[in-house]
Amino acid sequence: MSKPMGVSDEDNINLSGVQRKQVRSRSFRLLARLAMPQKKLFILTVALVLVSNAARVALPLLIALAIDWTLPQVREGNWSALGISGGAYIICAILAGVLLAWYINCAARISQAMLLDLRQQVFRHTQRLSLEFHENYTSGRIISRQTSDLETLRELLDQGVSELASSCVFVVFTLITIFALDWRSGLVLCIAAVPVTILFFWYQSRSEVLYRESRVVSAKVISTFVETMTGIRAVKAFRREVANDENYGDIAEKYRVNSVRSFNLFGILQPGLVLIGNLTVAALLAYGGFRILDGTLAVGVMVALLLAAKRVFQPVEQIAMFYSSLQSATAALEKVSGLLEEEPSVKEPLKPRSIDQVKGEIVFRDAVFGYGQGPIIMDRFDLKLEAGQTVAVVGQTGAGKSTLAKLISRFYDLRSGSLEIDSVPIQEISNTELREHVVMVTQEAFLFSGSVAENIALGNPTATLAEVQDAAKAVGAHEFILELPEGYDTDLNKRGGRVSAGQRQLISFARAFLADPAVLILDEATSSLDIPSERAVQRGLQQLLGNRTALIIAHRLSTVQIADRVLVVHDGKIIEDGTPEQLIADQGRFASLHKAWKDSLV
Ligand SMILES: Nc1ncnc2c1ncn2[C@@H]1O[C@H](COP(=O)(O)OP(=O)(O)OP(=O)(O)O)[C@@H](O)[C@H]1O
Repeated sequence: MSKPMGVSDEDNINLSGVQRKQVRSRSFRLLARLAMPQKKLFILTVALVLVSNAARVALPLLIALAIDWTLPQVREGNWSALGISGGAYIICAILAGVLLAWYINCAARISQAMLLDLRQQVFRHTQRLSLEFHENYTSGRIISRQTSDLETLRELLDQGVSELASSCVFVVFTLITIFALDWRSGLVLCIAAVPVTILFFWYQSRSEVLYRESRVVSAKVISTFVETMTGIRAVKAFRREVANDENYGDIAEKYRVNSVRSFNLFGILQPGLVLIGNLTVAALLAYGGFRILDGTLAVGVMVALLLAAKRVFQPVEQIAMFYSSLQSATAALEKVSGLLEEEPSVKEPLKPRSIDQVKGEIVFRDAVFGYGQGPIIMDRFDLKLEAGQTVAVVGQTGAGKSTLAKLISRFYDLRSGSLEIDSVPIQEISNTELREHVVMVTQEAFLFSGSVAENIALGNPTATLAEVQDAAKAVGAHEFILELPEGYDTDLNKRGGRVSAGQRQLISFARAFLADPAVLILDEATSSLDIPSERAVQRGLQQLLGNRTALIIAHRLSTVQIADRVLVVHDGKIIEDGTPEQLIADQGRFASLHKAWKDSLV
């Protein structure tokens, strides 16, 4: 089996034959997976479509019957004939209406259930994917998959599918009726199938690429918008408004051009079908007229034939409309199925190993790491962090400090070598257990919408309010929380807009304190704190660090003072390792950093 394509080559609109086959087959598999749970409802819907359309198709037949049989019978005084054909007509009309309503309801239930399933799958799956994927794919694209693509699919499933099924069945039944009434007229009608087929093929080949392009451009429109608004502070700070307007305008213009081209194509398909339909009816009329003059065709049959022929072309136009949304939805399904085909690069272990008595010893052996396919950041790296040790990591920007933290949190896996926590390889520990043992607090200190208490309780969802408050007290956050409008119940908006950056960090400290992990990582986590609050936090930190392994990545050397050991990282290697005092005495890189920091305080 060929390797899944996933989202690679997602922006390519001219797929090769093999790629096209692969993409189509994965879209179809996804659709089949979604439809499977709706099997029973699907069978019922098909039955309803068949019976309601049979009733609908019977109506012109009954008219033929009325003209050619009922009227002569009534003329001879046989009024029961009128009752029979009139009654049959009313029953068929009611049956067609009632079953149609039922069938629309069933079709809506199927499509809504499939969409709900797909929406949840996309959300769950995207959350499960590794950080590496998110860094490359960007949130704008994910939003586009979750909104615009699913919306396109919704349009198709909501109306398209039910109309298509009904239209196809109706066309088939009507054709059968026409053949039953007069097979010669049926053959005349079949000739029309040739130009109809050619027109559809022509439309299919042109629109496929256009609709694929439409998905790519629509994703760009959404992602450009999302990225601009997410970075709105930087946009304003650097006066990027005009440049962004132009960039967005260009992309939106591309989208407009693409949409116009799609409409133009459809604008040829639909009138083309109408034209073929009208010409066919005219041909039937001429042919039937001659046959009536010959006496080989009854007038009633001729009327029924014309009514039926006219009605064959109405659903064909609907099928054309469906076909257009099908093309668009197929392109959307290609993208969504690609996203769902992606596998997390950091995998859950098949047979997870548990750490019985977690101590928090961390050992890197011969570790080699680089991001994705990028250059090697850590080459044959060895490091042992004793359980309970507080280790500060310093080094110039880009040296690899955060990388170290992200590896211990298993946001990424090593290319080779090993990383163990308490002698258990990190990739053999389940994600849930790892999140309990290792907690990372970053500079970003992301707060979710919800109250302050809820945000702190994320560290331990079973904690009581008293425990939440104790955690806040320990890190020195209690006082400012009490000053908030509703104290611990204050609602924080998504980006923590109502609290300062430093306060946000203190809340995330409290969250980590409450989680009580064996290994704590603070990645630049004290950098937003002012000196007094930093002091308050130093005290809290010391209590927090107590008996756990801690890795502190800090630019502020004040944080380093509480460390048992300092690592100086340079180019992904440890170039100095010792207690702060030793390193100062050694007069190396740390000593000069320390001296510069001391001087800056004077
Ligand atoms: N997500 C990523 N994808 C690719 N390369 C990355 C990624 N993150 C970091 N790098 C690269 O890895 C190297 C180490 O980065 P890292 O973030 O670990 O440095 P750092 O020491 O924490 O720097 P800083 O003090 O500036 O935060 C850098 O060369 C950086 O460009």
